[in-house]
Amino acid sequence: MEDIEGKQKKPGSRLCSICTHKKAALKRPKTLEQICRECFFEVFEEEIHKVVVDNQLFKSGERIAIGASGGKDSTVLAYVLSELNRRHNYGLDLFLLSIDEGITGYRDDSLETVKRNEIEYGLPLKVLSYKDLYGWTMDEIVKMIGLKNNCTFCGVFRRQALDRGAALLKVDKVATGHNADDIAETVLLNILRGDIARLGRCTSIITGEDGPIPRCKPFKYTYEKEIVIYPLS
Ligand SMILES: Nc1ncnc2c1ncn2[C@@H]1O[C@H](COP(=O)(O)OP(=O)(O)OP(=O)(O)O)[C@@H](O)[C@H]1O
Repeated sequence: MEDIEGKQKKPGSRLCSICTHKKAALKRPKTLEQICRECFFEVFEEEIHKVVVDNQLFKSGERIAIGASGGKDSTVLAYVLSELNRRHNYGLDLFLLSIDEGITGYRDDSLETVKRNEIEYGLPLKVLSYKDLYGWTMDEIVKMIGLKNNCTFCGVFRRQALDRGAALLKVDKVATGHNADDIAETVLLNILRGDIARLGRCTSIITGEDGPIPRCKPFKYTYEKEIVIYPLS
């Protein structure tokens, strides 16, 4: 940390700029404010609550599947949404929905994380595999077609698998862990590709309202760095 004259200050020697009585423990990536752990938790969670409310992401009584990959974004999303659902009485039935692409050494590890989340957060889990849905694992597909374009196949299959899983769970919406950095990346990609149609759509917080199941991104305004810090704080 640096003071106004640029001199190095010991971390924690400043007071939190929000509560003004605890020592600051971190510099918030989104606002550069120096704040304590407790205030970071609170502003992180309550900003997501504001996004949910302002954008009317959910309605009371809805069944919501959280696309759970076992990665940091969807793991934090599952925790925060279940907390906010309780704290603010959203009245939602939350589920974890995981797609097992059949990628040895990658998805099998992260599925273990999702199974732990099922127990820790008390959210029912549904796992659907490419093998069951399509008769092929991603490893088998790569053996057939090679590595070229395999991400395109996988992306299309996963999108459809999430829709199939959502239909099986009879949910009203799927929430994914896409964050502000992911969205910025997609904007740049669509500019470079000159894909004007996607460029217009890719920043929407709710998509697919005309398709089988709408999707929403409660982390649309959440910085990736803060999602990383949150479980460590
Ligand atoms: N196999 C999967 N099963 C269920 N949902 C998934 C799966 N893969 C991705 N998703 C959903 O799509 C979002 C974006 O996925 P992406 O592959 O870009 O990973 P990411 O940005 O690293 O997110 P995460 O840290 O949650 O893996 C995830 O946060 C999750 O909600």
